Amino acid sequence: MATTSLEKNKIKFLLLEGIHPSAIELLNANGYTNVEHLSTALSEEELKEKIADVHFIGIRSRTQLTPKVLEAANKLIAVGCFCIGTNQVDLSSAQEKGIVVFNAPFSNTRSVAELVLAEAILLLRTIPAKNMKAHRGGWEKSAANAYEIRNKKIGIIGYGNIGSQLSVMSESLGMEVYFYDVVTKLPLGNATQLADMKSLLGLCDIVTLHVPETPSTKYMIGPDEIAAMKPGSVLINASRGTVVNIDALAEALRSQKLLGAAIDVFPVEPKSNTEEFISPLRGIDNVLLTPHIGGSTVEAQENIGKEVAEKLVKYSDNGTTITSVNFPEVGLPSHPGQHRILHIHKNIPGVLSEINRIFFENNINISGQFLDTKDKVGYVVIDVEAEQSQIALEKLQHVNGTIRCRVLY
Ligand SMILES: NC(=O)c1ccc[n+]([C@@H]2O[C@H](COP(=O)([O-])OP(=O)(O)OC[C@H]3O[C@@H](n4cnc5c(N)ncnc54)[C@H](O)[C@@H]3O)[C@@H](O)[C@H]2O)c1
Ligand SMILES: O=C(O)[C@H](O)COP(=O)(O)O
Repeated sequence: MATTSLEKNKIKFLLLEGIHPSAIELLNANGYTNVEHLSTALSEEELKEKIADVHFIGIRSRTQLTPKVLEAANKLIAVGCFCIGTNQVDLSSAQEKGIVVFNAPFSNTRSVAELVLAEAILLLRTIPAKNMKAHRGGWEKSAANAYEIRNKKIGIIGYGNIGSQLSVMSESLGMEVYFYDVVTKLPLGNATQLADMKSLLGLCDIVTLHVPETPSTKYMIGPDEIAAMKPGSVLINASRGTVVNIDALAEALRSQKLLGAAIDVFPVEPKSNTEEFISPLRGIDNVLLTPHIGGSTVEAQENIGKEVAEKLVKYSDNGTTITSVNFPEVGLPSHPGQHRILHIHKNIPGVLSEINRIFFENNINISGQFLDTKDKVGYVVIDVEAEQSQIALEKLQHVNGTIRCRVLY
């Protein structure tokens, strides 16, 4: 597919799931005024129809960009995940179609860490059950099963941007921090990395999960892992719903093997705020249930809106792919007075030499060239004099392995 970039007001953005207005403000301020903004996610069928004439899409964690949806996305140039997780996008299909995917890896991490700390305090005081009892007219004034978090052991599974931040905050409240991660990480403060998850489960009073959704994390906390947890400890999950076997957790809460749990994410979540939330955990007093709001604070959402919109603008204006999660990362200077050709191709030998042969044979001078590859895709950016870009575009789309070729001016 070979195209020349459109007028900015013809480039269509579709923003779903109530993305913060800060994104629209930033897009408009940069000349992108063709922005449709919906407050909900869309079903696969609705999305297939709607995405057909969209150039950029913005989503959060509920929208599933499946291979079928991406198949219908013939004009789609890039996806902005206005959140951290990107498991809702088929990244490999997107890469094969030359669609760049961005996310916001930092903006809501503090919000999640704060929520988890608050939950740890509430759970060790058995507040969820006392609160439920009071709502029913009960009164449980008792110190039984109520503990300070000071000097308690917190076990963090997944020591990335959220886990490591939580580590520092927990230590400042006087807790001992242990963590388990598949990668060897620099322990912050006095934290200790443990070599296996089972040792952490048997040692810690609070276990909290901060891993991405991947095949290796699917149901990583099941009946055996819950059995290995310290009796009377608590479990917090604000990562992804597929990480914990919910039936096993419900059983451990009912039997009081665990003192409590706080769960923000579920294997199946309602698609909108009007759909019923169904879960085996409903009605169990010692569990705090929250509707996937770990990152839902005013501060985080406003920052995410700006951060991801800025990445989409930079890619559209300039071809910059820095921090993309599925594409070669190329940071590019601006190209005043020049046309910029973006050539996305299969990562096979010989493409660059064929491109350069075309420039040589057609006497087209290259004033700047950048190349990088990732997995199955290669990305070459070439700056040329304005009057030579059309002939170059015409020739480059026939290079063996070409996925997409566009010119920015
Ligand atoms: N509840 C919410 O609203 C909310 C908000 C933000 C993020 N999240 C979820 O939290 C996850 C973590 O966020 P982050 O910013 O800390 O991500 P991150 O990528 O910075 O850290 C993830 C860590 O998990 C580790 N890891 C991966 N697989 C593992 C495994 N099998 N066992 C142990 N460790 C493993 C990685 O090595 C990494 O250190 C996100 O992927 C997202 O799904 C949820
Ligand atoms: O991945 C994330 O950042 C969180 O799960 C938050 O997702 P949300 O934007 O749908 O709340």
